[in-house]
Amino acid sequence: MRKTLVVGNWKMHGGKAFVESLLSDLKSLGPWSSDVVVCPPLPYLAQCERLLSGSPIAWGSQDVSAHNGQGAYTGEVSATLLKEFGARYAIVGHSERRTYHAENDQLVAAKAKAALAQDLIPIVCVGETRAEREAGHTEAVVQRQLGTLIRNLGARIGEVVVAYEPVWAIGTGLTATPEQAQEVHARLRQQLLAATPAAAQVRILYGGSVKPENAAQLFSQPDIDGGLIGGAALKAADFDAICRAGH
Ligand SMILES: O=C[C@H](O)COP(=O)(O)O
Repeated sequence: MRKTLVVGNWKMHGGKAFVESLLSDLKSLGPWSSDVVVCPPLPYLAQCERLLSGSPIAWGSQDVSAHNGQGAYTGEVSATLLKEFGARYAIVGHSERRTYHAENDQLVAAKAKAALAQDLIPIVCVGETRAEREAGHTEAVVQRQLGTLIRNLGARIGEVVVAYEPVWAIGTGLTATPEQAQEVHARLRQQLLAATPAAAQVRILYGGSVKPENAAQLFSQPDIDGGLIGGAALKAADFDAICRAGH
């Protein structure tokens, strides 16, 4: 059985005092049966390393450069640099990066590859917009996104985490029903399994308005292996309750 993974994506929220207080609250609330990760804005990565080392909470970044090592890439942060701060995960291809920073499937795959090259686990986001769902294109969109990743990663596809985030459910309070999400997750699983039997172990997270009230029902679906949490990850009590909903 795949262990539940709950990832808090803080997006562009922070503040030194806020981070200190949120992490000390979380540390006092854990441990959980789920694996738990927080992804702060980069300036707080060192603070996470200081406060979370030795705790059951892992940390990661919200993005990673497609370039590894060091170099003249203004504004970019490589997996090599992230590793120095103890990061274990990197979210790539979040719909906010795809929308506001014009990231395409090819760049997302290159970022995932760069993360894996440094043994950072990429959490690769896929998902359709509301217009794409209404036009009946959900399956085609997520299969295209995942297909590019599979072609680029080869056998290493078995080492990623996939996050299905319907764009229309992010930060809107609209959640895909557990059945709607499970249907997409099962298709993603089939696509992964066609590439490698190791995909049976790949964790496929659901993201989009996950709250303490709906987490247990979502996580009880056979192919939903946890959540990528936005807003609710900023409140210790809510994030704790979501982590407790896992197995
Ligand atoms: O990365 C997290 C997702 O975009 C979900 O955000 P949300 O829980 O605020 O809807």
